[in-house]
This record gives sequence, structure tokens and C-alpha cells, in this order.
Amino acid sequence: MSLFLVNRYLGEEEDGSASKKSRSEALLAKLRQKAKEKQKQSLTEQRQPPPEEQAEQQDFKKKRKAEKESSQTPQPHKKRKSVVEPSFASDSDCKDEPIKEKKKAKKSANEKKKEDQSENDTPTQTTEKTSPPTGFTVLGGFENKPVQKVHRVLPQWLAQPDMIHRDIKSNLVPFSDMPGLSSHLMKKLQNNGIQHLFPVQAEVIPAILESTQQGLLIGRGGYKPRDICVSAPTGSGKTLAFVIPVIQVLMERVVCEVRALAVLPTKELAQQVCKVFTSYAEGTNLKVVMVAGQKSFAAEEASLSEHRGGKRRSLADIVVATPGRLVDHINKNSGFCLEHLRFLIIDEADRMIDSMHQSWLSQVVKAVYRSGSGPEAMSIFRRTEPAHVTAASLSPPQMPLQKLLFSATLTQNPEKLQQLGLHQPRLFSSIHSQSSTAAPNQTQDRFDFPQGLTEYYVPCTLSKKPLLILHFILRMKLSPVLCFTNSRETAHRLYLLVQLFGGVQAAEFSSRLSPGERKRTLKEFEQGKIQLLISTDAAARGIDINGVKCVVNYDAPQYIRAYIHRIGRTARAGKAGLAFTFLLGVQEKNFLQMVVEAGSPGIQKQIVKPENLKGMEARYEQTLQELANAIKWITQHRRRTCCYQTHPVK
Ligand SMILES: Nc1ncnc2c1ncn2[C@@H]1O[C@H](COP(=O)(O)OP(=O)(O)OP(=O)(O)O)[C@@H](O)[C@H]1O
Repeated sequence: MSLFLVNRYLGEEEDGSASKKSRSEALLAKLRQKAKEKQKQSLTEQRQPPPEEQAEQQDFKKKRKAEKESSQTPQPHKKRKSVVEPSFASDSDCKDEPIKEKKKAKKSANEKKKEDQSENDTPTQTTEKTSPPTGFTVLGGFENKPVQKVHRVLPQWLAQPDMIHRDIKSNLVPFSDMPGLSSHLMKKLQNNGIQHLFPVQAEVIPAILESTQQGLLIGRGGYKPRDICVSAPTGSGKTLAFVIPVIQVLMERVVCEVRALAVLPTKELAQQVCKVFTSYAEGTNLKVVMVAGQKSFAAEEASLSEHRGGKRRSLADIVVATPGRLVDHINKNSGFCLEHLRFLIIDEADRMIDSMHQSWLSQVVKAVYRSGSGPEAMSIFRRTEPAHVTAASLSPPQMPLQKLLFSATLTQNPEKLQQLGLHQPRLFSSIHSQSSTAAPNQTQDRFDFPQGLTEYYVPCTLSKKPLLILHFILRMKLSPVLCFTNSRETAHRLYLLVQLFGGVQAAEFSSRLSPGERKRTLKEFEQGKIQLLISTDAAARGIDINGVKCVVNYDAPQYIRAYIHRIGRTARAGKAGLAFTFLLGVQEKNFLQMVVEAGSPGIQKQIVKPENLKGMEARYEQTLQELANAIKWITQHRRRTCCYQTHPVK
């Protein structure tokens, strides 16, 4: 047993003679005593908080007491504060901070609060404004900071365009300053009455020619040429800015293939641009074809290509098209090939972006790169859609597709422009106020107005509008007038009224007319046979009619782009022109604000006195009566023909 005896230190023995048993008993008693003492101590600790907490509790009691006293006078926010503070005082975030300092901060904050309250009459405001510096992080408390406006930041190419002079007359450029133009083209220009180039032409033509200096296959330095966007006022000569360089580049071609495609929103515009291309291509081998639905599909098919000896042969170098008809040819005409396309011209580009839902552009791009997806993919003539530039992608070089965009109201919205898939675009613009950050109060795009244009608005009532237009032509001798209405019904009614009134050669222009009738009407208007052409927005864009002295907005346009294009039918090619807008009282404020924000140099008020209209009023009243009878007769007549058609006599 002694082997297993463990000797322990048992403390100092009081009695060395005490037996083993009594020793162990004494030890046990001692231990019990110690345990009791510890128990007691822990109990007292539980009941009594440590000195720091005691102090804090005292402070809290004092505060409650003070609150009770002050609760006799109502202080709404104080109660909220007192609830919030203790609950965050236990926040673990603030454990590191010495408690004494915290107390000091609390104390000084309370003192400050009291001072503030005594200074301010409105306690609610004071408690909200001066949040006491407690050092605690108050979760969920948001300061009332002023909201900062988000400024539109434009990409650099849009913010810093190549500038085009606004004033046409004082910035004419002689042909001799334009290297790279063939003698054929110069002669053609002179024959067409063009002695100098307009500023937009002087800037854009060299840029397009430069991109083809190394040939059609590669751009400057061997890279794909940059796409070009042009934003210049109405009537500034944008059409020749793309027609001349395209003819110049393609005139030396050997094989006939479609190398340039111009897309325009309407038949009339396609016709107009086709006419210019045809005029300048005359005397070269180049063939210009229009596909805008003026002819039957089969006739257009025959003009685009032919099959000889089992082989397809293109009959067009330059195609001018409207998007709908273009897509039809891409999908249904096997002889229509765009695999050699070098230039894609998008005129009235902002309008064409709006019609992008027709997916005409993606169909064109697919047709251009068709050869890269078929069995010819390995051929050196393959064309694959450009991706990243690598050494492999540059060899062998393949024909790039360069996009050329033109508009008087080109959008600056990068999101919209992105839909066009532009490659390193370069912008030519005449708008001086562009900056990388638009003005903070700028809510809409700003545009350039033609230099020779004078804008007026005429306050009027609805019933006086027809009299005013008659006054403009018969008394003020302002013909030829191009007058715009917001609907084809208004255009038709006004046309009937003017016809019945008499003394004015009038015509209407809207979708009520067939394409043939529209073409004839425009021709007669240009020839001066029509004094007043009443039109919907069908003639608002791009139409170039020589000698329009005056544009009248019979109905105020709803959108600024419509206004700019309408008034742009006058004051073209640096000439002078007048634009009048009839405004009802309710329209005045919003319309004038829209025009000023768009960058108009100034729109003046033109009042037509009622006594000036007096002389025409009796005849006008009579005409209104006649018009009512005429409309009644037309409706009855239509109903009768309708009955006859639906119930034919047996
Ligand atoms: N260098 C020039 N010298 C004289 N006349 C010119 C010159 N360039 C163009 N013109 C004439 O100016 C008129 C307007 O040109 P164009 O139709 O190209 O304008 P635009 O900028 O396309 O206008 P819009 O934006 O309204 O379509 C046309 O009649 C055209 O013949």
C-alpha cells in the first residue's frame, strides 16, 4: 500500500502530533470554509455592480429624474432620443473606448444640446439638426443631404467632334483646295452650278477619301477605316458630302458589284438621293439602281442582276434603298449580293435608328459577311465579321464595311448610337456648345439651325388659322408656302377650304396620295405651279425643293426634331427663309421652351391684327358653309357607293 501513498502538501500543520484522520478533517473544514467565502463573495458581486457601472447607473438615474422634471413641459423629440441612446450604449462597437471618455462626451453633448435648445425656439428642428457627437454609430439614421444631379458624360468621340463651320456663305472652299477629286467630278460639279464646296463637304469628303487612300481593302496604317458620323444643319449640303467621295473612290472599279448602299427612310428621299448619284455617275461606268418600291419587285430584281451562262452578274455598283424593300431583296432575291459592299450610307440616321426594330441593319450585316460562313470560309476572298484586331485577323486583308451616317438631328445618345455597331467612329458636327459634360439643366439634345432662317410664332385661335394662311398668301404675298399639319385629315380639310375660297393654287401632300401623285405634286411645286402645298410630315425630312420662301407650321409640331426638319425646308444652301408657327394660347409656353432649349437663335412674336383679317371674313364664313355642304355630300356619296358595292343590284 505504501507504494501507492501520495504525499501532498497540506498546509502548515498546527499540531504536528495530530493524527492522519484529524488532519484530513481539518483540511476538509478549511476547504468548506473557503468555498463558503467564495459563494458569499459571488453573491455580493451579483447584487452590487462594479464601481464603473455604479457610476453609470447613478448617471442614468439622474437623467431619468431630470426627464421626469422636464416632462411637465412637452418636448417631443427628447423622448425618442432617450430611448435610442441607451439601446446603442451597449453596442459592441464602442467597447474599446474608455468609459470615462464616453461619459465626458455624453455630458458635453447633453450640455451642447441644452444650449442649442435654449438658443432655438423650435425644439424639433434642433434635435434633428444637431446629432450629439456620442461616438456611437447610429444605424439607420440618414442625414438629409442635398441630392446631387447626375451629369451626362459623353464618350470622347461625341464630346470632341471635328468642327464644321456654321456659316456657309463665309466659309466656301474652292475646288483647288480639295486634293483627290478627278477632273471629271470637278467638271460635273461646275456643270451643276457648284462653284465652291460647302463647309460640311470640305470636312467630310477628304476624310472619306483618306480612308481609301491605300485602296478599298485596308484603311490607314493597314487598319479597318473608322466609321463617320455627320451632324450638320438642314440644307447644308450633306448629300454631296457622301455622293462625291463614293463616286470618286468607285469610278475606277473593274468588276461591277454592289459596293455602296445608301439607305433612306422614304421613297421620295430615296428618289432624290438616287437622282444626285445618277447625275454624278454619268460619264463613268458606275451604275446606280434604286430599290424603294417605286417599281414592281420583279422589275427591281431585273435591274439589280442578271444570269448569263449560269452565272450571276451584278448590274449595280450603287444601290439606293428604303429599309423595307432592301430587306425583301436580301431575303427573296438570290441575285442580290452584298458581299462586296464597302460603304453603307445611312442618311437621316436618327430616323433610321428609330426604325431599327425592323432589324434591317442586322440583315445587311449578315448579307455582307455571308461568304465567311459558307464553304468559301477558307478562301482568301472570305469576309468575316470583324472581332478583335490580331495579326491573324489582318492577314489576308479583307474588305472592310465602312458606315457613313448623316443627319441634321443626329442623336447624342450613346445607347441609341450603339445599335449601329460603329467602329471607332469619328464625328463631324457644327454644334459648338458640345462638351464632355452637358449643361446641368440640359434635358434635350441641342441642334444647329440654318443661318439664313428667321423664326416667328403667331398667337392665334383655332378658328382663325385658315384665315391666317390665306392672309399670308393673298395679302403678304409669301408664296410659295410649304404648310405643315399634324394629320392627313387636317391637311385634306384645309386643302378643300382653300380650294373653295379661291384665288390660291393649292395642293395637298400626304399618304392619301399614291406615290405617283406625290411625285407629280412635288415636281409642280418645284416648278412654281403650286403656291401653297399643304403637307403632313411626309415632306418634312430631307426633301430639297428649290425656292421655298416660307414654311408655316399650321399645327405646332409636338417634337423638336419634327420642328427642325420642317423649318429646314426653307433657308437651304445658305439662302434666306422664313418659318411661322401658329400657336394656340395653351401651346405657347411649352413650345417656346422646347425651341429655346434646342438651341434656336431666337423665335420672334408676329401678331396679325384682327382688322387685317376683316376684309376676308365674310367670304371665309361663306366658304365654311360651302365646305360643310361639300363634306356632307362627299360622306353621303361615299355611303351610297359603299352600299352599292356591298349589295350589288342583281
Ligand atoms: N457646294 C454647293 N454649292 C451650291 N449648292 C450646293 C452645294 N452643295 C449642296 N448644294 C445645294 O444645297 C441644297 C441642299 O443640299 P442637301 O439636300 O444635300 O442638304 P442636306 O444637308 O442634306 O439637308 P437635309 O438635312 O434637309 O436633308 C441642294 O439643293 C444642293 O444642290
